[in-house]
This record gives sequence, structure tokens and C-alpha cells, in this order.
Amino acid sequence: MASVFSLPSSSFLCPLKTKRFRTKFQSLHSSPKPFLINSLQLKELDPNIPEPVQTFWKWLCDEGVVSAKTPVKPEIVPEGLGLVAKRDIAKGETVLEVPRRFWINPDAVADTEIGNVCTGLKPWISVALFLLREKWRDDSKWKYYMAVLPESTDSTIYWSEEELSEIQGTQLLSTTLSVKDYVQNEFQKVEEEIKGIFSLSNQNLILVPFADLTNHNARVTTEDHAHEVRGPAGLFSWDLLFSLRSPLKLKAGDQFFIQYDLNKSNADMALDYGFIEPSTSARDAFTLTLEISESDDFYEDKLDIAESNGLGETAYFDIKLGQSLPPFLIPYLRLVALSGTDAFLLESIFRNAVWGHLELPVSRANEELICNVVRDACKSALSAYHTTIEEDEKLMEEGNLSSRLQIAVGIRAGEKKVLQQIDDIFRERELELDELEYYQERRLKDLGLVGARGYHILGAKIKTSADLMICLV
Ligand SMILES: C[S@@+](CC[C@H](N)C(=O)[O-])C[C@H]1O[C@@H](n2cnc3c(N)ncnc32)[C@H](O)[C@@H]1O
Repeated sequence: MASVFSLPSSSFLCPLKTKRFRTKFQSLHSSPKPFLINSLQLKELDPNIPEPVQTFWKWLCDEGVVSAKTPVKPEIVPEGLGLVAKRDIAKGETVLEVPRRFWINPDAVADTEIGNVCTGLKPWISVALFLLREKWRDDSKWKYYMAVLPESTDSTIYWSEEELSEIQGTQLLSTTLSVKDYVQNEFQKVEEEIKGIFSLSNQNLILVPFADLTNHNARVTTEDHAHEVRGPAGLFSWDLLFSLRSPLKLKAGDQFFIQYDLNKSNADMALDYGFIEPSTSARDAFTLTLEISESDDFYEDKLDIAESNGLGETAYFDIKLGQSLPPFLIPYLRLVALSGTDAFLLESIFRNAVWGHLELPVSRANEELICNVVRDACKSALSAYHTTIEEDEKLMEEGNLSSRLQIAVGIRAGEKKVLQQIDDIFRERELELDELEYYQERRLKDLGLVGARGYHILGAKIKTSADLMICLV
């Protein structure tokens, strides 16, 4: 899978790293040259740029996608290939425009000979099938683009067993294995369905030659740089254009960057793009999965309450480093843990108000249980990693890690930090258990039945929460 990054209405895949050009370069080299590379725009290119990229650029020039006015050109940059400003570029200035006839998306596939067999397939599968077919056609309209598309990226789905062992215990490892399984199953299904002719959930998948040479940078903190506009798309034609504007003010020689996706965690980025942002703590995340067990005596009631509040039998909570817990996490935890003398809150007379009650501590037993359960889960998850945070940090400080090891170390350190943060939050909560105010106390206060000397209802002293229940329900 090549990397995918999100745009307002679409995503686009990338041709990848220069290190992967060698095989392409050799294969192109042995075939007759498609045309003489001598246009003005080509003279501006660094002669060290791999020949397939030069040929691709020439093709873009010939097709009118690149002109003398185009303010960027491809260069070799730390991220592989990238686009570099030829002159100063103002913030918001249009950097490139690619007419619709060059886009590769499910609509484009539908208009080709394989359109019929692709009808009804998932968008990523029809695009993948199309790419496979075009790759082997000598007369493909996209052949110069195909020649710069990568065989693989640093996405974890391409990692060897040995490389994957570096992310042992991480959520990223299980996601990676699930994605590989999913792709394999889909491949088998397609193979069975279509004899002779293959971020996966993305409905608006699109490949845009030229635009997908743009790299990501954390300095860009907005995502509104990609637009579909109508404009001139050739000598006499007018069409939809995929347009990218510069989110930053650039000086000549600066690289043109965009922001791929502000909401992705480092694990998402590792899987989708094959790189991470180790210094952006909010990208370090861990997903807590909570479930109302079917064997719970109050399963039906709990499920009903969860569903009435937009949650379900299983709920996923993404916890980010340095950020507070998602607001529904604690009420959901309290709901799942609700039992014994607290179960009266599950009765239907409380149905409209119960979520409000769950937003505050219910009882000491309930609060203690959620602390224990979460802390045990954190400890168990932490024990599955084969390194400590300190060991990972030392490796990062020493540097000299391969790009994949850098991802592995960054991911496992990040996940552990988040788990540690969750454990710290619930450890502190545990220490406060005696000071918290619980449901019964609040209720008595509401009823004006709590005096300075303790809980008194109609003169009878209340000793246990069971007594309270009898009095209050
Ligand atoms: C859309 S392509 C961009 C062009 C790509 N650099 C190339 O050589 O073809 C996206 C890929 O570029 C690389 N990339 C982009 N931004 C990066 C970054 N900030 N750090 C590391 N790699 C990056 C990743 O391999 C990513 O999957």
C-alpha cells in the first residue's frame, strides 16, 4: 500500500522514496527513450534527479500541467522526493493545478475498459486493480507516472518479521497485522470474483500525479490547502482542477509542504505514510477499548443507557499524550462497573438522568473498581513491550537509527508514555477515593438531609450504603 493522505474531499497516493527508484531506473534505462529531454523546464532540474522523474516532469510539461510559470520543481529532499520553490511563494498562492483527466480515482476507473468489472468494488480495490493493469501496459496514459510510483514505503505493512518484532506489544502491531489480513482476504475475494485480472476505508481515494510529490511538515497546522476548482485544463478546454495552495510563505529554495492530517496519531501515520512525528506529543496515542459484557447481569440496561448516549456495547477511547481523558470515558467506565447496591441507578425511572449521575462519582466501590480495572489493564499492556521508555529514549538520543527503527522506537515509547499517563491519572484518583463525594451523599444534600454531624433521615442514623438505598429509592 502506498501512503494515503486526506484532503477535503479526497486523498491521494504518493510516488515514493528515491531509494526505491533504482529498479525502475534500470528498467526504464534499458527501454528506448520515449522522447528527448530538452524542454526549458527540464534544464532547471538537478541532473541528479533520477531519470524516471525527469521523464515524468517532461510528460507533465508536454501535457501542459507544468509550465514556465509553475513556481515549484522536484528535488531530492530528506523525505525522498519533494517540491521546492523556484521563487518566493506567498502564503495561500496556488502552487499547482492538475486537470481531472490525470486524476486516478474510482470515477476515472469506471470510464476505462475495466470499469464494468470494477463496478461495486470498494474504491481502493478498483483503484488498485487499475494501477496493476496500467503498470503492465506499454501504452498507458500514465506510464511515466507509474514509473515513479513506489513498490513499497516505510509503512509498517511492508515491514519484515524482524522489523515488526521491534514494535512487539504495541497497538500498532495488532493494527498492522489486521490490515494485512484484511488486504489478503480482500485480494482472495477479488481473485475469485475477477479471474484474469486488485487507507483502505477511504471513500474518496484519488491519485493526483505531480500533487503527490508534496511532503508533510508539522509546521503546517492547517489542512485547507487542497481544492477542486474549475479552470483551463489545456489549450481549449476547461475542467475541474485539483489545486494545491501554499499554506506557508516560502522563499526560493524552500520546500513546499502541506499538512497531511492533523488528527492522525503517530500509529496512523506509521501505517498510512511510513513516518511519524516523534516530537509532537499529541500524536502519541493509545486506544482504550471498553466493553459491556454480554454475561453482565445488567447487560440490557447498560447497553440501552450506552446507546442513548451515542455509545455502544464496545466503545473506543483515543487517549492522547498530554491531553485530558475523553469526556465520556469515565461515565462509560462507571456504567460498565456498576453493580451491587449501585445497580438501582440502572432502573428505568432513572433512565433520563442516569448519565448525569455517571458523570460524577457513584460510590466508593464503583470508583475503586474502575481505578483497579484501568490500572491493571495499563500494567498488563506495559508488560508486553520489550523495552522501557528510558531505553527507547536513549536509543533516540543516540540517533543513527534506520527510518523504520526510528518509527518503531518512537511508536513504542509514545504508547508507553500514554499508558503511564493513564495509570498516573487513576493512581491519583485512587488516593482521593476517601475525599470524593458520591451519589448518596449528593442526594442527601439535595434533600437537605445532611447535617454537620452526619446523615440523618427522619431521625434515623444511616450507616451503610445499603441503608441509604432503602431510604432513598
Ligand atoms: C505524497 S508522498 C510525497 C513524495 C515522496 N517524498 C516521494 O519521494 O515520492 C508521501 C510520502 O513521502 C514521505 N514523506 C512525506 N512527508 C514526510 C515527512 N515529513 N517525513 C518523512 N517522510 C515523509 C513518506 O514516505 C510518505 O509516504
